[in-house]
Amino acid sequence: MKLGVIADDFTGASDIALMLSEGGMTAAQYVGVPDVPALASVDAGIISLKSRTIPAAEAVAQSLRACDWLTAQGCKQIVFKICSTFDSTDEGNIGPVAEALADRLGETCVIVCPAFPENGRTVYQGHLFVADRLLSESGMRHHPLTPMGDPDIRRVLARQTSWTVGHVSLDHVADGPAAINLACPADGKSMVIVDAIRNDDLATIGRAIAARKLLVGGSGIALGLPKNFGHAPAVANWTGHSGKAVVLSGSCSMATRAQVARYKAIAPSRELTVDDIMAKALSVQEIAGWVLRQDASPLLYSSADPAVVGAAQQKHGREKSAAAIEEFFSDLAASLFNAGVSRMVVAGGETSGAVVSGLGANTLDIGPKIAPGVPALKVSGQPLALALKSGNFGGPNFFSEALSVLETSR
Ligand SMILES: Nc1ncnc2c1ncn2[C@@H]1O[C@H](COP(=O)(O)OP(=O)(O)OP(=O)(O)O)[C@@H](O)[C@H]1O
Ligand SMILES: O=C(O)[C@@H](O)C(=O)CO
Repeated sequence: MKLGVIADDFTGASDIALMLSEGGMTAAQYVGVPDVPALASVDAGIISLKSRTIPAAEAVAQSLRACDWLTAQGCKQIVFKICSTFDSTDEGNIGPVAEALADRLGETCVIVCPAFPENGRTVYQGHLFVADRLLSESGMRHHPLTPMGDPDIRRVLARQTSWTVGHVSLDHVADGPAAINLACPADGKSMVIVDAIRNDDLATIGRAIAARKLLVGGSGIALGLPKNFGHAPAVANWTGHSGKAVVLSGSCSMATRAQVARYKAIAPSRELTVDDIMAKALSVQEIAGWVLRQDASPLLYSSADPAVVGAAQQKHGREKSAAAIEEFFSDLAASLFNAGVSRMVVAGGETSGAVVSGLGANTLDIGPKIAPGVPALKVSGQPLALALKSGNFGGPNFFSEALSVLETSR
């Protein structure tokens, strides 16, 4: 294994796995830290954690364990994959995890870049944009777990770390790799936010970071890495699964809510509310039975607008609401898989983590792109194809498109 990735959520892991796989690396996505060595054929190992919103000390401990396993497999470089919208709180977990990984790897300067221009995430003057809006004016300001109210990610990161936070502006990126590395001071410990608005900027950053032991970013930071390791772009082989399928949506992002609205118009659907789950008015057996009786591929969703989410959180608490929904999706996924469902499309990173854990999957093989940042996946050794969609990714018809890619072969 040449390159190791520690992803703080499951959709983020498949996002960067797609980037590396399209760059020609044989990539494997692991569910948690494996307890056996990797196959010799794997060039890039991506460990999916569910560490974005857990207490910082736990996120650090899990990330260090992942780092140790990856370095034991031979990795020369580690990427800490965070969200392209820098999802975090003042307590972490980006700063604390990056510090701990850097100390473990003996790195004193960490390049940080969440940009992913193909999905509209750009960094300019240290500020993060989602399409043409500042981060704080995008749907991310209403995120159920990590509402992002400050678009200046230098400031956001500085609140999470005791290390110096530096910045490389776009004009210095245009000056080339040497100019980027000049931002790393000779003494002390620093994290450096690098601007990027186009894939060309990410390619320049890729050349600049070839010798760095730790990188922090969205999947865009990996754009230039396969080339650094001698790989050339490639297309994955893929044999899909036909048979029963389901869509599970726990993301409350604007993009997902639009996808839910579009898919509800053409397929059977049921809403899972926090109140009903808490009151045990919904049972996994009943919902699973209903899914199996449908001819078309049904949708189960808790996705709701900020007012509904806010009301549930006020009544039951933020963590308890999320945990109740995630546990329900996890048990439901296990029940549906045991009943023979062979394609699942899941929306939301935390939701995907819950589903994949419920399925008891260990390794996911990376297939073709469904949408930017979302590959088709297969659970290794099991008759199950998956799409794990980041909340904000995909066009309005994503659910239908994903079901169709998961079914086809090429
Ligand atoms: N109706 C609801 N009320 C309260 N919380 C909800 C509701 N529906 C979902 N949630 C919780 O909100 C969180 C949504 O996070 P999730 O990571 O799944 O989506 P996302 O943040 O949009 O996706 P990503 O992390 O990929 O960008 C989950 O923890 C989920 O359980
Ligand atoms: O970077 C992104 O936006 C995604 O891969 C993600 O991490 C969403 O959870």
